[in-house]
Order: sequence, then C-alpha cells, then structure tokens
Amino acid sequence: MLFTKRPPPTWGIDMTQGPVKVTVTGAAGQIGYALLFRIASGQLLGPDVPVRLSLLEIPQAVKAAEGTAMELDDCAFPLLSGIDISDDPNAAFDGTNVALLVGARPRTKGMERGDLLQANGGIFAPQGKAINDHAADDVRVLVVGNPANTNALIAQSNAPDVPAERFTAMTRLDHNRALSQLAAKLGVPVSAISKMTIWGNHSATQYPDLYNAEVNGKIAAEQVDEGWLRDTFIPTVAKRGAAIIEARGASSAASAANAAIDHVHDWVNGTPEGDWTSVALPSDGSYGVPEGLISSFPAVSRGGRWEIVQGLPVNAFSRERIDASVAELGEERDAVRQLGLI
Ligand SMILES: NC(=O)c1ccc[n+]([C@@H]2O[C@H](COP(=O)([O-])OP(=O)(O)OC[C@H]3O[C@@H](n4cnc5c(N)ncnc54)[C@H](O)[C@@H]3O)[C@@H](O)[C@H]2O)c1
Ligand SMILES: O=C(O)C[C@H](O)C(=O)O
Repeated sequence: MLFTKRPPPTWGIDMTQGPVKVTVTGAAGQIGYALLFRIASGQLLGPDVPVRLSLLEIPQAVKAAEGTAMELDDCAFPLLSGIDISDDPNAAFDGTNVALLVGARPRTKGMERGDLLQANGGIFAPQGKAINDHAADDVRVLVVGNPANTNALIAQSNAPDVPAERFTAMTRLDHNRALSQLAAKLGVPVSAISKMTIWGNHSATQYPDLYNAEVNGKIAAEQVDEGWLRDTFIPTVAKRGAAIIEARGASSAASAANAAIDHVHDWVNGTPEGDWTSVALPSDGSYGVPEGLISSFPAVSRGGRWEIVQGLPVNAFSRERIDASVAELGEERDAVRQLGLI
C-alpha cells in the first residue's frame, strides 16, 4: 500500500461526537478475527483516531465474539474506547460511522446460485434497513461477504435514505493480488506499480486491466507478453480466491482483512496523488456500466468521497472483458429483483 502525500485523516467523519463507531458483522468469523485487532490498533482510520467497536453476530456465535472481545481487551489498545456485542442489527448499527459487512451465508453443497442470493438477501436486506434507520449520517459501508457486489446492492436498495455512493463492495483484495502477481513477474517491488484497475464483479469474471496500469511510469501491458497477460495473469488473479481455498482448506482471511483495511483507510484518508485504486461502487453510467449496478472501477478518494477515474482508454479486448463481468452483475441484479430483495 502506498502511503505518500496523505491529506489530513478521516475526511467527512465527524469526530467531535467522540470515537468513530465501527460495526463489524460476522465478527466471530475468520476475517473478523484478522480484522478487529487491526481496527483497534488504529490501522483502519489512522493512528490518532479513537474507535468504538460494535460486533454483530448470529446468536449461536455471540459467545465466540465475546471471546474475541476479551482478547481485544487484553491487548490494551489505547485507541479502543469500548466494544459492544449484539445479535440485533438495529442495535449494532446504531450511530455507526463505518460498517464492515463481512458475515454472509457461504455456498454449501447442493446450493444453487438463486438459493445463495436468497439466503444472503435474508441477511443484507435487514442490515441495509438497520443502517438506514440507525446509522450515523456520515455512515460508510463496505461489503466483504460474498457475493459482495450484489449483497452491497441489496443493502443499498434497502437503505433509501442513505446516499447510494456510501455503499461499496470489496475488490481491493483482487487489486492487491494483481499488484503482487505483476510485481513478481517483472521482478519489481509492488511500489513500482500504479494505476491498476479491477473492473466488474468480485468473481471469476472480474477483469484486471494491465492496459492502463503502469510499471515505473510505463504501460504494464507493454512490459509483459500478451500470452502471459491473457492466459496466466488474468485467470491467476480472477481465480486466486479458489486457489487459496484449495491450498488452505478455508477462504482467504488475513489478506481479505488487509484489503478491507486498505479500502476504508483510503476512503477516509484519501488515495495518493497520481494513483488510483479499485472499488466496487454504484455506477453512474461511466464506461457503459448500467447506472446503479455496484461494479468495480478505477477510483480515487477525495474529501471522503470515491470518484470514478474518467477518460481511460478501453481497447476492444478490455471492452469485451468488462462487458462480460458487468453482464454477470446484471444477471445477479435481475435474480435478486425477482426474489423481491431490491
Ligand atoms: N470480497 C472479498 O474479496 C472476499 C474475500 C474473502 C472472503 N470473502 C467473503 O467474506 C465472507 C466471510 O468470510 P469468513 O472467512 O470470515 O467466513 P466465516 O464463515 O469464518 O465467518 C462468517 C461469520 O459470519 C457470521 N454470520 C452469518 N450470518 C450473519 C448475520 N446475519 N449477521 C452477522 N453475522 C453473521 C457467522 O456466524 C460467522 O461467524 C464470506 O462470504 C467470504 O466468501 C470475501
Ligand atoms: O470466499 C471465496 O469464495 C473467495 C473469496 O471471495 C476470495 O476472493 O478470496
């Protein structure tokens, strides 16, 4: 992560009202365990920003969340002003400034895509409503739980009083994976790479774009052979989640938590000058992505708001890849619409 030329921290978050309240759902899960300690130590918002943690879990996992809270206490983090634990979304999101929606229903054997979307609708629709009714006016939401883009769409659609732009889904892990794969290929540090973009869905259809990325200021696609770009780089990045599951026997956790930290840190503190990152956010129609779909774009954060980077060249190969991933998002949206979730 690049930490150059940072503007003053926590744009747009009102800290006059006391500590920033951060709600983490699925707090007793594996990402939750990798995330909470980093938030409490100041890595999410900044080293001078006090936080109050709110942990949301299902009733069966509240005890485990209490155990994690005991460990958080035992770290004696100076910035941690308190921890609340609940199985009630209305209580957990009360006054929340930052909501990290991690808890989700994983796909289990025999489950069809529609079943998964319906099960997650049962989680993200009420959570969206609870955010709408109880969160702070400046709330910012990051959805990590899969299918992340469409879960974010469900939550956002159920929060009509919250500006849509405050709902985002995480493609920062894909972005970081793309940086790392390219750096290894070229034998350069990740800090030599800028302007990486993940387009579309956080799924195997995502498109990591090397035609706009730069390595030491020069276009990345011109520094690798086309066969590697198309047949190795893209599938390696897009299927990395499955490869981690295959190797670990569990999905990525520490790297997912790290990406969530990067995403929110950049949102509230700004992205570095001369670079951008990847964020799934409600489309304004840019790059031909239908308005309202929560799709990944190149984005900078200024003044606490994500702005889609405009005017990038999109060649025929990129167009086809972006369109395919966006089409998948459209299908997911249609499915949850049919289920009455949005
Ligand atoms: N966007 C990404 O890049 C990315 C990367 C990795 C994982 N993920 C996804 O993140 C999610 C969490 O992963 P994990 O490894 O921590 O899973 P996990 O199974 O270890 O933990 C999930 C937790 O969520 C809780 N939960 C379930 N329903 C809930 C609800 N309604 N309210 C509150 N909590 C609830 C469960 O009790 C569990 O403790 C999964 O959907 C996973 O696929 C996304
Ligand atoms: O949980 C998964 O299916 C994979 C996860 O989204 C990841 O990208 O690591």
